[in-house]
Amino acid sequence: MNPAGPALRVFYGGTFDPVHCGHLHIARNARDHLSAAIRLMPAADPPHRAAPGASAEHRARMLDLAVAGERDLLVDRRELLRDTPSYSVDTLRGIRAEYGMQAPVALLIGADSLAGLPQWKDWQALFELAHFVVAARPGVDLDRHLSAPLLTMLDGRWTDLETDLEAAPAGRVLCLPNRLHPGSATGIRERIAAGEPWRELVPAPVAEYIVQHRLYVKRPGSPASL
Ligand SMILES: Nc1ncnc2c1ncn2[C@@H]1O[C@H](COP(=O)(O)OP(=O)(O)OP(=O)(O)O)[C@@H](O)[C@H]1O
Ligand SMILES: O=C(O)c1ccc[n+]([C@@H]2O[C@H](COP(=O)([O-])O)[C@@H](O)[C@H]2O)c1
Repeated sequence: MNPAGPALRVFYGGTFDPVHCGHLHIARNARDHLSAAIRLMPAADPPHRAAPGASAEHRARMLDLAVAGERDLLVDRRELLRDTPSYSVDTLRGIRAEYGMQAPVALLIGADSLAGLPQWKDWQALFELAHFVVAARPGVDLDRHLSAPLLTMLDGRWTDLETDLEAAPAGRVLCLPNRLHPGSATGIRERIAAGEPWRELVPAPVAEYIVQHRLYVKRPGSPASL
């Protein structure tokens, strides 16, 4: 962190349905690598995918439990507090209205999200609004999975230096040097529904919450998976 420069604000958006150990692994890695607080930001109404298995309030409360006691990991409910879809470009415009156009802002995303960026609303505009910090994810090879328009957009933006993210408000892309983590919310929902072991894949208080509220159980009468 550059003590003289403006602090980098890092937002980590996701459906978090549910938050899992892979999310925490990446958030901690980004916090330590960037020396910045990480704001985990649950999507209220993800416009780009099927309806989540748990309500926005359940997903946000699981995030509260996951980050309790974690240094510099915060939950940011801004996408729950508006009644429009959780498009990232709209969220970032709100963040800019709050912090101004000169504040360094970054979005933390997984490599699969980076590969899908050209499907996001107004995706080119995102590079004027934020930096991207990209976490490696099993099964996604950035050398093979990025489309031509995305590669063109990324040209000249890559950096290995976290200080570059503080030196400009937006537009740079940094790959986190994170160990791969197999965590997957889809995998966890499928295991719960199938009655397979899943508890060790989420933080312990989140597992308790899922059991208490009987989340992701296909047949409410079935106790086997919990
Ligand atoms: N194990 C992981 N490694 C790297 N990035 C991850 C990992 N799990 C999630 N992410 C990233 O975190 C962000 C939020 O992920 P999300 O809440 O969709 O979880 P998910 O496990 O990908 O869920 P689902 O399986 O429901 O799509 C996304 O940018 C995603 O790429
Ligand atoms: O703005 C969009 O069009 C858009 C499309 C796909 C994903 N996103 C955001 O990317 C983040 C990760 O999404 P997901 O589906 O992997 O949980 C989350 O904050 C989403 O709101 C945003």
